[in-house]
Amino acid sequence: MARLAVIGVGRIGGEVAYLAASLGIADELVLFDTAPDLLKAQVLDLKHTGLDIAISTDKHEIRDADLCIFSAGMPRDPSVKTRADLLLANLPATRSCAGMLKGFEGILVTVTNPMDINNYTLCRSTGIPRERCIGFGGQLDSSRFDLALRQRNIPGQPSVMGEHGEHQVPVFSRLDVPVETQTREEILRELQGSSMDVIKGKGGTVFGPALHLARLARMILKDTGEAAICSAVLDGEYGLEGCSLGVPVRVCKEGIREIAEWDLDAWEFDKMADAGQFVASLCTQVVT
Ligand SMILES: NC(=O)C1=CN([C@@H]2O[C@H](COP(=O)(O)OP(=O)(O)OC[C@H]3O[C@@H](n4cnc5c(N)ncnc54)[C@H](O)[C@@H]3O)[C@@H](O)[C@H]2O)C=CC1
Ligand SMILES: O=C([O-])CC(=O)C(=O)O
Repeated sequence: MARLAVIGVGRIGGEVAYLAASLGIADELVLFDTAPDLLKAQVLDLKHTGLDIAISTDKHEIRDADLCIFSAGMPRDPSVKTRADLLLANLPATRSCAGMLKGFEGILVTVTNPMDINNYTLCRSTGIPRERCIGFGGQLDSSRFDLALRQRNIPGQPSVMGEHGEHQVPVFSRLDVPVETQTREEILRELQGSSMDVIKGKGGTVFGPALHLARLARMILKDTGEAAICSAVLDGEYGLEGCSLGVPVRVCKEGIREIAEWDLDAWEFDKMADAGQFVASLCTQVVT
């Protein structure tokens, strides 16, 4: 039996609960949201699917979940330039999540932006070991990178490391062909703006994040040991610490099994160092 808890069942949290139930990834759901009418509606809508899934709304049961997805808090609208700008607005939700997870022995997946900083904050403030604190965003960024590469007929395996935000690091050196700096910078700029194009058109990103999150939930709950880019609290990997950043990991039911240290080229290495500095400086502001 796999129990999935979701804190914040709005656009992303609601969709991932639905996908996890409909794709047979979870057998039980524990759903929580501070908006009672929305919570009630999400539960009812899920029940109307006729899927055979137990649903609890008792927040005390979150602690007993195998996997908890934290997707509570404010999303961006077009007036919010970067994900990092959501830090203070989402701090109350992050702190309340930390309170609910005292004694939690499962895997925590953080979605709420700024995701890397929130993942680091939750790891430090709950005492949950870093292997069990996974930040979600790298799979989504890598998929967006894939689209940008395919539009330019550039072959290879797409991976985006670094911050889930402005300081993201598309890894060009592992593609099948060399890519010159000017094209790299052009693609990077495109990636930095890609989610805002969706937000402007339909109010928020849903399909991409929810499906990749469901895949991540499957990796964890089904113990697949698959490789993915996820945000991990770093302890010297890539020469960085005091932050959480997107890095190549293997994911299993114990969380992050290993962090791979890829040989980055100079362009990527510098961008990764900038990402580490940026995220670490915000982490020190919120983790006391
Ligand atoms: N890491 C990633 O790749 C992605 C991250 N996000 C982020 O996920 C977060 C959620 O986005 P959406 O679902 O679109 O927003 P939303 O507004 O649809 O849902 C957020 C939900 O959180 C609830 N909430 C607020 N404070 C809460 C608290 N303290 N405890 C429990 N529930 C609380 C709200 O009532 C609301 O239902 C945002 O921060 C957004 O930026 C969104 C897409 C992708
Ligand atoms: O851009 C945003 O605010 C939402 C998000 O993190 C994404 O879709 O990657």
